[in-house]
Amino acid sequence: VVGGEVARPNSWPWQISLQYKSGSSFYHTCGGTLIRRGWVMTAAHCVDSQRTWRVVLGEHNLNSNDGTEQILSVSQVYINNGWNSNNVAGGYDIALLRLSSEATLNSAVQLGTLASANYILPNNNPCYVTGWGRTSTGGPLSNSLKQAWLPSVDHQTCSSSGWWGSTVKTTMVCAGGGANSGCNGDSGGPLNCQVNGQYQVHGVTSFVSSSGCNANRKPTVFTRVSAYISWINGIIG
Ligand SMILES: CC(C)C[C@H](NC(=O)[C@H](CCCC[NH3+])NC(=O)C(F)(F)F)C(=O)Nc1ccc(C(C)C)cc1
Repeated sequence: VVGGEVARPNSWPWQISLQYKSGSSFYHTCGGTLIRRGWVMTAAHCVDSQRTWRVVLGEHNLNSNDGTEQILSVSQVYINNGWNSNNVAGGYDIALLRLSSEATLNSAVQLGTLASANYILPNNNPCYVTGWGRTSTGGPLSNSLKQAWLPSVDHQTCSSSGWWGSTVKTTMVCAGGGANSGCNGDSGGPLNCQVNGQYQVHGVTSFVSSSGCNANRKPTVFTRVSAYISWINGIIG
């Protein structure tokens, strides 16, 4: 997350850290959203390589024991069939992770509320991007979970010339486009938008401009969750 601030610990209790094993250690690579006690939603591009994954729930500072962490392994990865790792602009950047055991829900670990099927955010809806991703283009990951104010940008604006043009599809959500943005390492995490007074998950962080995370008029692009509700329900039952 570029810009914004460190979140109050566990104020986004559905945010998870997706980590891969290398040697005898695990490393943060992406964010995700706890959507059922045994299921996490993330980006397909986070899990389209063969690795040993684990999910950390109730996380705040990646490098210290917050006392609220629950560490669960991943038993199955379901990548949307439309995903093409050579074409992030094609969309379908969404995956589900079956956890090996069920999370315990408490004040630090809660389920995210998904957007309603086919719901389209109006322009400039209040939203926050959250994650442990780079805090500047090419910079380091954040040790602590960050949040940044990132109002939605409607498709008409986001797909116009000077913005993303035809790179952005209607199965995506744009947000930001100014000083604040998501960045590498925030992939897979939630775009948290306030609808009817409730924070709901409307996006899965997918991509930013290769010329810089917070490039002007290149909003952070998210997979539009409301376009995949039936796919999600078909898998998690
Ligand atoms: C160094 C980083 C910033 C490069 C940047 N990376 C990204 O945007 C990666 C997703 C890459 C998927 C491809 N395997 N996502 C992120 O960093 C995220 F913002 F989600 F955290 C990128 O490739 N962006 C990109 C590349 C190509 C396009 C074309 C489709 C125009 C659009 C964006």
